[in-house]
Amino acid sequence: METVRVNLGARSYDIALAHGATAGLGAFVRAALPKTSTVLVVGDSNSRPHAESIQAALTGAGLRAGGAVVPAGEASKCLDQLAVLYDALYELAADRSTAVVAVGGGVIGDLAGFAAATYNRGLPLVMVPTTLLSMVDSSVGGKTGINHPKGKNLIGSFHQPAGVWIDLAFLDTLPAREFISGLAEVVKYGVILDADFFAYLEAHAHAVRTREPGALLRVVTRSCRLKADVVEQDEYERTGLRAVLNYGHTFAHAFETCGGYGTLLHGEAVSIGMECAARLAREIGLIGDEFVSRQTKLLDALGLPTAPPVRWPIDDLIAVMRRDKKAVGGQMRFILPTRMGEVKLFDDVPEPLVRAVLESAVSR
Ligand SMILES: O=C(O)C(=O)C[C@@H](O)[C@H](O)[C@H](O)COP(=O)(O)O
Ligand SMILES: [Zn+2]
Repeated sequence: METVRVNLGARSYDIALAHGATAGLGAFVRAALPKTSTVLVVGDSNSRPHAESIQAALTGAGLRAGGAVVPAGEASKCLDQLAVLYDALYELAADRSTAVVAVGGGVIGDLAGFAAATYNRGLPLVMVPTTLLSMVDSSVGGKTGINHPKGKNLIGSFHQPAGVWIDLAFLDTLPAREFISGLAEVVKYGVILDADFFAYLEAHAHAVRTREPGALLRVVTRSCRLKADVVEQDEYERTGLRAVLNYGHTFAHAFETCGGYGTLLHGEAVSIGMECAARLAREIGLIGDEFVSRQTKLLDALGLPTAPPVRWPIDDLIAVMRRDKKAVGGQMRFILPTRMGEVKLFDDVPEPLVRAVLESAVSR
């Protein structure tokens, strides 16, 4: 078992990496939350079998464990499904020691995490990510929330988990599309923070894509460490450092929003968004052709998309991007690469350049 520690003072926690060891989860939860005797295990229609076995394991560890299931998919990050979780917590007679255990991908982590952040003004949260994307990104760092029909993640809070339990065995049965989607956030870490990691992914793209266990352990552990390092320095995205994790996301959120949260998986949108961001950086003169083609080649090799599947109107995409959480006074802000392993925040990108990049993306 490997452990990645997230050092946040009183809110510090462990990310435990196991393989096929659900039985250990009870002890992990008990150690992280000694005052907790009741938990609500939240899953979706995809993660339901995992959620049920985790509920049974926690019951076996002496905890009173209730369950709640929402429909799978990004559309569940909404007020209606949040209300379902509030009702389940009420039915369970949750008090402030009751923990929410989120078993699933990014949607479940964000939704159940936000329910935990807000019910009774805050309940402890344990993340049990079952998809690659949630293992390497969304279960770590405390961002929780739901979507507004006009903007992704517009309603949310920072609420750190008390622990993250990553069972890599869940990846064995993860559908290919979901698995590949998660690789986009992995590539992101290489581009924004770690040129050596990017080179490792280039050299081991086949092993990663075919889920070779050694490659997966390395990819998940390194991604968690890189993300934890950023979160430790800028937990609440105040200094601008944490914003680097948003590379590709200004574009991605516009694609997801204009697609009605049903066309693209988040990682697919991030992959297309990173392609757009790299092209934008090239337009501005921050990087050259070689950077763009290196990134495109890796995304291709991993099976990720680099062009939007739908010709969404550019005006609609721009309107969403202007309301991105990073925007100030309607002025779009972008995280752009300056060289491999390094990105910076830019708030003075001329709109015609953004339009040109979007135009070429939707025409591909
Ligand atoms: O943890 C972060 O910080 C990130 O930006 C990670 C992103 O990959 C993730 O998609 C996050 O939910 C985006 O956050 P948002 O604040 O841009 O909605
Ligand atoms: Zn993301």
